[in-house]
Amino acid sequence: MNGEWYGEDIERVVVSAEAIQDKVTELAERVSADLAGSEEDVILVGVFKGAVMFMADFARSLTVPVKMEFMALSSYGDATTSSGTVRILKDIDSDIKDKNVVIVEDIIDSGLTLSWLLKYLEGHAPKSVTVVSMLRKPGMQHTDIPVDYLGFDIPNEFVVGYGLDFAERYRELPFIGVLKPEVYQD
Ligand SMILES: O=P(O)(O)OC[C@H]1O[C@H](OP(=O)(O)OP(=O)(O)O)[C@H](O)[C@@H]1O
Ligand code: HPA
Ligand SMILES: [Mg+2]
Repeated sequence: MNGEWYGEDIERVVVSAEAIQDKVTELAERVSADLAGSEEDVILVGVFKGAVMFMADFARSLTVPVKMEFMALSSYGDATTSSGTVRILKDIDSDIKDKNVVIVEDIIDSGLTLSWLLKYLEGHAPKSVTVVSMLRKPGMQHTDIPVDYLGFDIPNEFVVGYGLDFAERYRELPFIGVLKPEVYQD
């Protein structure tokens, strides 16, 4: 397993690097098929920082032309539970009016970030908005959130890796794993 340098901090691997890459290919094939022949521009909106790895891998696996936008949103900070407030650290740069928008997320946990983002982007009058997320946890508080393309449903535990952080660490791990509680509990 790549990532032994964090062996002390990781309790177990939840999704292996290989399973992630297989899922990226599968999701990209499905999205490409659904978007093929689209007359309007397709805009991927990557939700950073967490979606950095997924966005890069997913975009390279697509077989349809896209444009890319990046938003940076933050609600967790250095904590393992949501602050309940979504902050925009970086907004999209171009007009998405009448465009087909595909939100690329790493995880839907409480659902707050995605429900906020859907409302925010809808305010820019896109032609369509679909959502692709690598992970989803159970018990989403915002249950009416549509997830068009989902990688994995995972247990309700704090995970890191493949873009996901705890206090900005562990994003570079190629797999998704559960952090030992003693790492984040004092
Ligand atoms: O469904 P929710 O409970 O809203 O959680 C999901 C969001 O939380 C994380 O972002 P975070 O605020 O940690 O910012 P980051 O991506 O910069 O790590 C994650 O990357 C998602 O964007
Ligand atoms: O389980 C998680 N890990 C890291 N970041 C997160 N943001 C929401 N849920 C998580
Ligand atoms: Mg985070």
